[in-house]
Amino acid sequence: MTETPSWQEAMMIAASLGAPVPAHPVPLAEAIGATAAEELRTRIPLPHYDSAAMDGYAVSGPGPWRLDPVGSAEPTGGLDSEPHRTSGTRPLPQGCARAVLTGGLIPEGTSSVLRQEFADDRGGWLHLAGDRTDDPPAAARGDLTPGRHIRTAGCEAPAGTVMVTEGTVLSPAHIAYLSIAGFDEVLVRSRPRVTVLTTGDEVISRGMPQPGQVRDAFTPVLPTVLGSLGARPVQVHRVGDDRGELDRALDAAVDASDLVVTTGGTGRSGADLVRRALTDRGTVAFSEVAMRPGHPTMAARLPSAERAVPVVALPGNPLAAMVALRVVVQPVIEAMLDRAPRPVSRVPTEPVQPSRVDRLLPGLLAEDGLWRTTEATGANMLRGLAAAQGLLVLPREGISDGGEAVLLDLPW
Ligand SMILES: Nc1nc2c(c(=O)[nH]1)N[C@H]1C(S)=C(S)[C@@H](COP(=O)(O)OP(=O)(O)OC[C@H]3O[C@@H](n4cnc5c(N)ncnc54)[C@H](O)[C@@H]3O)O[C@H]1N2
Ligand code: MOO
Repeated sequence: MTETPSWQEAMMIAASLGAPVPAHPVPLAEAIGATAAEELRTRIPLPHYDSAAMDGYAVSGPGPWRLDPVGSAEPTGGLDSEPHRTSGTRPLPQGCARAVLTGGLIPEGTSSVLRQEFADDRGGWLHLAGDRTDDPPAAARGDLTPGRHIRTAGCEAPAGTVMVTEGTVLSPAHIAYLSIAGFDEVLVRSRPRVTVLTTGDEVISRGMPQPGQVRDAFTPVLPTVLGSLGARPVQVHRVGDDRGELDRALDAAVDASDLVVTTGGTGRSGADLVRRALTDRGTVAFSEVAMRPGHPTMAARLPSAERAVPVVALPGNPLAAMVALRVVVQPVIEAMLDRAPRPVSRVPTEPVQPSRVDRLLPGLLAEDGLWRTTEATGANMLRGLAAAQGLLVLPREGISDGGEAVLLDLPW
């Protein structure tokens, strides 16, 4: 077991507990938000053929041009059902023009594409608009610059360009990009299965709490938050404050999951069963973290039939649990998905006095451009977190005037 790690060390130890989960192929539309388990490169140049960037005419030479009927730009006439393709099926002779649509094939021999609005069709001969007055607009003349309005094959990316690296979280933009490049499926990491066990006989799930009771802050949110981190919550169980019941719940959870997250029972009183159970039955990676709130957070591995499953024990105090979720649970899931850890940013803040331990508190960007902690940031409180835009790290050595603080993004 490590001596009390700092929050940064706890992040690294947590990441070392999560081995990558298996990968499987999924159709593109199902891959948004998933993690790529392979590097993908363009198999074709993008775009994959020379095409027109405007509706108009492929022209060859300075004009006027004899109109060539191949690849009519008016498919509604019923003459040509594939105008994008047929515009390029045979070469364009010198001195000729042929109708092309945006995205249509450029025929061999084309010098540029003349936009429809700058073209004047006079009975089989095409002229630059304005030719009659011998004064075509400069923009129309510009369309005759060689290569104008032609998207050359590969101008976006040559074949073999890296599109997605292993570990990329696939955004809608990645999926659209892969679709354009002809992919139908992508290999992604399976979502790690997570079981949540909440403890605390005083915790109730409905109605107005009486003194000595508390409404459950975790069950309504942890499945969604864990889901947005990339995991698949399989079960959320309430466990009574009874060691036998807790041991049975832990056994079932490690058998059914890749990760187990518990809440509460991490203190050092006789009632704090989770700490005792993990200490007795598991291999503890750390039993506390040098931060406030979230100090009593534990990470361990518990043996199942074939493997050792990581277990993270979050404190019962709601803000402490949310901070520990960001610092400890998120890196385990990222490691299981083989994702790079989320980068942390540095933000300007007010001076901060030194303190006994690093504090990770709900923070907000104020109108003066400085980040400040919110009101109501006690370990048991949620008011500050509900108003927060991130977790501000106030280091124990303090922050001097004009200094910066590390900001961790919230996992939602
Ligand atoms: N003698 C000591 N007491 C405490 C210590 C300590 O070191 N020695 N540490 C304090 C710190 S720091 C924290 S954090 C908490 C850790 O608490 P536990 O993980 O043991 O959690 P519980 O005792 O079960 O609950 C603490 C608090 O949180 C409420 N709670 C629990 N579950 C929920 C839930 N699902 N939704 C909302 N609130 C919940 C519970 O009712 C308690 O009020 O211990 C300090 N004490
Ligand atoms: O460490 Mo406790 O988590 O401050 O409230």
